[in-house]
Amino acid sequence: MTTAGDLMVIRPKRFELPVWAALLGLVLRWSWRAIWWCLRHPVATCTAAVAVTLYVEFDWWGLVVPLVLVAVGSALWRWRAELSWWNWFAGPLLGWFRRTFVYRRVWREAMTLCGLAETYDHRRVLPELLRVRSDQALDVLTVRMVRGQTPEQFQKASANLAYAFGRRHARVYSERPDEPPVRTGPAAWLLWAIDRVRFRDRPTIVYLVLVRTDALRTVVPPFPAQTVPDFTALPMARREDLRTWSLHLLATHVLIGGATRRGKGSVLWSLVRALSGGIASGLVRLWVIDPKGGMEFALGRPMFARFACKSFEAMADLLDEAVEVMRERQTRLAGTVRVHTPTEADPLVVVVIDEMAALTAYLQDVDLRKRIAGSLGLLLSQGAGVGVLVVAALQDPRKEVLPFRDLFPTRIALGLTEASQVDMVLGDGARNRGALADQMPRWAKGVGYVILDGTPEPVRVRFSYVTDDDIRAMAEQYPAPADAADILAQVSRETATEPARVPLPRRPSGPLLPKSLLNLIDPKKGEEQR
Ligand SMILES: Nc1ncnc2c1ncn2[C@@H]1O[C@H](COP(=O)(O)OP(=O)(O)OP(=O)(O)O)[C@@H](O)[C@H]1O
Repeated sequence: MTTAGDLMVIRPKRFELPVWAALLGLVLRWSWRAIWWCLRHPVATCTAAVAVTLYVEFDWWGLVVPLVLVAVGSALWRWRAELSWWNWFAGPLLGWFRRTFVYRRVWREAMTLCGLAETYDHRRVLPELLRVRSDQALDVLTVRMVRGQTPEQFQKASANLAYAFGRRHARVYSERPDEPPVRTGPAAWLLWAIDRVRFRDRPTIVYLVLVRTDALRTVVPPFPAQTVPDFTALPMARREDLRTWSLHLLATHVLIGGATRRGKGSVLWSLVRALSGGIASGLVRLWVIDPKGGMEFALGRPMFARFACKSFEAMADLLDEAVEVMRERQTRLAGTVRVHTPTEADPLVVVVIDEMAALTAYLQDVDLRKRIAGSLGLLLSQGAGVGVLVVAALQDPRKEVLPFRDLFPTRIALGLTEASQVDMVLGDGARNRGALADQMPRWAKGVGYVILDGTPEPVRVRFSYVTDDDIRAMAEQYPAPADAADILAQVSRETATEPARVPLPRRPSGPLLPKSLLNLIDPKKGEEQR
């Protein structure tokens, strides 16, 4: 039975806050927020304070005159030193503007729809947008990941992120995409110390790079030929951030994968141009194999020490000779150096092969194919250290077509036809890290992905376009020396026998037994002594 006590509801006495105290609390809270905002945005706060003071003191003129002065100063600065103008003035300003009015506006929506928002304790937790830095072409967003997330999750969603922010290309870097600058001068030690903090390892941060203006849409003109090529930095292509991508060609072989008509020729010719000064001086010898009957390379014939384009027999001979050069160098350099340094007497030999599959897969003559495969295998596995390098282009990167794919340390992927081919050319996981070489638009001839030294994330570049007229002019200006083909004669002259074993100095070794015991064992000795 229900009693009166059961129906009684007991409520604790509520504390009634006076209205004035609630208002005071709100005012304090908002004031603290405003102060905190000002502390976090000192530049904006100071600018606003100065603007208000000038307006109060001089009316509208107080605002117009400084604005005009800043605009004129900025134009002059840009005219005299555009790079520093972007670094110190326009970049941060544009970055702040885009952070406030572009990215923050859609941040929650973009993160949620790209699958990067997490739920914890019944609350949505989003990656935090810390900073945006812009330059002529890119926006670099510094993002703090949600606890438990990894850069791979962002890399997988990079295409979604690009389209979420209204762009076509985005790339995600787990470390700062730019490199620490080289500091010189009296204040170098201080700047170096600052750089150490700026470039410290921050595992909770990812860098999302969005391509605002695609610098690769326009054709890249050929780079000026260097009189003495720097083999550690041969200028070949333009990067998305408008910097030059240079190839490191010491002790490495280069593989270029790209579907037909995607511009493999422009990669090879960009390389020839970068080496042209060395070709003329005899520092580099180009040995070129063009299985397409000379369609691609015949124009530049005067620059090549060796050229084979018609007979597969001649191509196999050329590769055999390259192996001979390699063997001779191995014997001569063994025990003296680890990596060969090119000199005019002992030049860098670069074997350039256009359409490699014609030699390794499509060749009908099985014996010849095996011979070529044997020489190529030797060159690729042993030639890099002694300065006999292979630079090869091919359309189909499958293992059946190119069994030595993994022996190329440097890889370049131009437009490809299938997603799986991207990892075949650039290595496992490259497509997931943003190398969408299978999604190249039709205009993107000579555009490709490369892996930079030291960073796992691929970089998108456009190779310079060397026209037929440029090639003719180059061949006239930088022909190979008359005796360039003579390297084998040099080899047979110098071929050394196996290096002799240098006798190591021996320590005089004394008997392990005491003399008295030795005498006992050797009775003759004992008798002599007696
Ligand atoms: N870097 C570049 N910039 C602009 N256009 C280019 C570039 N490279 C190539 N092209 C254009 O693309 C066309 C095809 O280039 P190319 O012949 O080099 O391709 P490929 O991949 O070598 O073709 P194939 O597979 O037939 O050998 C060229 O005629 C040229 O017009």
